[in-house]
Amino acid sequence: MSDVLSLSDVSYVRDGRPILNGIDWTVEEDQRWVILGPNGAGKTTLLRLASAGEFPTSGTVTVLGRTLGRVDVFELRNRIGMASSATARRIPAGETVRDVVLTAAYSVEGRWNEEYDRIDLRQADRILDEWELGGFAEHRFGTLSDGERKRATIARAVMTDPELLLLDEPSASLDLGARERLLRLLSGYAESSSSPAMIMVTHHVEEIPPGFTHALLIREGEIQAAGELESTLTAENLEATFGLPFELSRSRGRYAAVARGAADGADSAGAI
Ligand SMILES: Nc1ncnc2c1ncn2[C@@H]1O[C@H](COP(=O)(O)OP(=O)(O)OP(=O)(O)O)[C@@H](O)[C@H]1O
Repeated sequence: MSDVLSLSDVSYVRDGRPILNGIDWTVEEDQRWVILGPNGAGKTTLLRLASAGEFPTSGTVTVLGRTLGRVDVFELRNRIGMASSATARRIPAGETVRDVVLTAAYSVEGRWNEEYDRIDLRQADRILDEWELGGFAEHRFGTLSDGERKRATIARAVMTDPELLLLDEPSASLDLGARERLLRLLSGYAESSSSPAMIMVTHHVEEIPPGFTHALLIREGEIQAAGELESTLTAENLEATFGLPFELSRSRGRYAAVARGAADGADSAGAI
């Protein structure tokens, strides 16, 4: 398997403050990574480096075989799908959901006078169905619920068949039903062998979709643990990352974490 992303001794400093420090990390094409860490740990910054949206202060970042600083990042960005609240904010509220997805093929955020190929129209409708948005194709983006908006933003990110898909907190702010629906879709996507490498930032172990294979735990800009999900996502590593002891459990491929001593019956938890 070839590397989709490789960071070697990467540091990122802003206003004299180290935000990432000494990061070594490799993502291969069949891997689906989740990034966990406290607020301000550097998760989004890591994703921005992976999206070729930022350059490291020192060290080497290689994305899809291209080393940042030595390539045309605009060409590179076309090969990467990114869905985040920042990408959602750039979408005009009056855009139809079909156009939100379709315009990704032309790397624009609002439809103007472009003529779209029939093949792109078919692809957009197929992706809308895949992300359970078929009935919303003519709806305006600004009228969607949070859950529908998240799915539309991800549908847009996968429209161009990216070689790397980056998701920044896709289930943040969703109600329980919308979250579970999105996790089911993300899980199906992660489990498909035709899907690209994925990296997803989340705040909650409960939001890791089955099918994700690896985890990176980060604290104050430094990696606490990284590797295969099962061996990396442990109560010990969560404590080292969040500074609090946890009971961690796993059932039917889903994780749950509770601060130790915080729940009744805590002594029955902890089994993985
Ligand atoms: N361009 C910048 N200039 C100055 N500080 C920055 C910049 N980008 C990020 N930071 C700071 O770097 C730290 C890490 O930010 P980042 O958004 O990567 O964290 P995060 O782990 O994604 O946090 P959260 O979970 O709260 O979203 C924060 O303290 C943030 O204020």
